Amino acid sequence: MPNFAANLSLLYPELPFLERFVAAARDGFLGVEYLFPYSWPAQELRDRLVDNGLTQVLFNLPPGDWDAGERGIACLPGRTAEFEDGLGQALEYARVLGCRQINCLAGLRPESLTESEARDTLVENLRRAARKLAPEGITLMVEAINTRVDMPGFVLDTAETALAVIDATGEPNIRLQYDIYHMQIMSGDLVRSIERHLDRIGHIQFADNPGRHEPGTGEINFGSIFSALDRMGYSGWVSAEYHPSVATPETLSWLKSATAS
Ligand SMILES: O=C(O)C(=O)[C@@H](O)CO
Ligand SMILES: [Mg+2]
Repeated sequence: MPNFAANLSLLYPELPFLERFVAAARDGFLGVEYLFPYSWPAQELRDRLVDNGLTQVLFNLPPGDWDAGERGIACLPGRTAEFEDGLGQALEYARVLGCRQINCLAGLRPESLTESEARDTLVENLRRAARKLAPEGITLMVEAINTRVDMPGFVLDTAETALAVIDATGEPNIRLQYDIYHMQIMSGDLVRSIERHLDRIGHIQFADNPGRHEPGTGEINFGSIFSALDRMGYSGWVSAEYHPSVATPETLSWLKSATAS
């Protein structure tokens, strides 16, 4: 069975954020991730992890002005100083939380920026970030996000475009964050695609499609994918990053089935 984590930004929306840790542990999750830790003191988050025996699996670098629609600043040439500051802040949180993986959101490309300007800036920022994180034993993740439904304009939209950027950095501690939901929308053929990129994948997330809800609400055969991950020997985390269609504990039959098998 894969090591399952709960994304606390999306799961348990029925609870205040800090109460989601105990709920996730009670429901059988071993790890948690969330989009951003920065609104809470790191020590407070650490206490929740320790009290509930949970591993902090991942969080994102600061994304710019999220409420204004920004989805990362790593591809934006005028924002490199801000990127650097955000990296420093993320590193401080990662140290306190014992977190070994940080995701870098590549960002949306404004029309004023050419594709190659955005790509060059992204590669340079990723390279700098990876070099800063390497001595701390932290792996930098890069995620491809679907541009058809959720994030039109996001600069990395397939596993292949993300891997090409990772390759261009030449840094060994950058890996692909493979989100099954986004990849189903952009390319499908999930098991073969995961198998093809297995040695480059550092982290997996999932939701069913369409709707981005729990497994069983859409078209993806999760039983088959989770078995395939075991068969391939995938040893990383697999994180539930979906919008529960009902109260979260009622959406976890996939976890019970995976635990039973
Ligand atoms: O949207 C996703 O998928 C994520 O993993 C987030 O971290 C970025 O929005
Ligand atoms: Mg994701």
